[in-house]
Amino acid sequence: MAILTRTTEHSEPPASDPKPVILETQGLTRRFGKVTAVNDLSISVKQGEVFGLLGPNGAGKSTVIKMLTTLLPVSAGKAILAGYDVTRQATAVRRVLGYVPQALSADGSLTGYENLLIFAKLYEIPYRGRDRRIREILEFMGLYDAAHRLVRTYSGGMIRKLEIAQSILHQPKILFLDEPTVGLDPIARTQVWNLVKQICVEHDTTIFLTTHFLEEADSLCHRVTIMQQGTVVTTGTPSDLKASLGKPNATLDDVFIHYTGNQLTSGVNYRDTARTRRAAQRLG
Ligand SMILES: Nc1ncnc2c1ncn2[C@@H]1O[C@H](COP(=O)(O)OP(=O)(O)OP(=O)(O)O)[C@@H](O)[C@H]1O
Repeated sequence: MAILTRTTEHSEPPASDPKPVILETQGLTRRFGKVTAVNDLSISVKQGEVFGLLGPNGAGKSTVIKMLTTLLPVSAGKAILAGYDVTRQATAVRRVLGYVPQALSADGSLTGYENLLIFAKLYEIPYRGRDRRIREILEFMGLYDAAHRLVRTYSGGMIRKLEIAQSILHQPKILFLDEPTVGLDPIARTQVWNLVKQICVEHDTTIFLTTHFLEEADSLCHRVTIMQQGTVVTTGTPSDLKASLGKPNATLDDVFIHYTGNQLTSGVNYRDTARTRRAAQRLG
């Protein structure tokens, strides 16, 4: 049974949207010795919003996600997620979030079903409903027919879908995706983005993502924040940011270059390829 069935075009939420704030940070800071990876980050994200964190390599995006998912202690400031303090109520915070890290989080020596079963147990999904929930998710992700194949035989896109499936088994309020489409071919990338849209629209799940694909950030995100060397340089809806440049047909790439002086590659580069191959090796 499919739990999510529509592919929905994304539109910006109406100005009068009364949705509550689900994530708020104030002065969030993380230092590694003398390096300030994230400096005084204050952001607010609403329920059901797709929020994109953009920035060149080393800007601090992954460090932000690691702090918000309780994997890394904060050096200063605070973050409240679904009403829980990330530092003082870490266990409660972990229950309401899903996280797909950059690194591989599926086990290649197990089947898709077995990987999901492990996560179902981790999330304490009651034994009675477990099988049904796993089947629902497999169907939604388009992985039903591959459920009993070893994950090492999956394509990169299938693995990424499985990892997203793992992270939403427990129906989190907010889903963190750290470069979810890196290393995927254009078809797999589009499939992943469509799934992300569906998760957001059908379940009102907040999506907090990082990406280097600005075209996708433009079509997916209600709002984006651009960081540079740990500091926020601008925040807004993609359309407002593009309009603020005051030049016709401006793209989010233009916005990015304007604020950071950096050009991002929109194709699969050497770094992505190396990362994908490392992942493939580990799976094999
Ligand atoms: N564990 C660590 N120890 C020391 N320095 C770190 C650590 N993790 C991150 N940093 C530093 O913090 C800064 C931000 O890194 P981070 O990985 O958050 O950037 P990013 O924007 O996610 O980059 P990328 O796009 O390459 O993934 C970098 O200067 C990085 O070298």
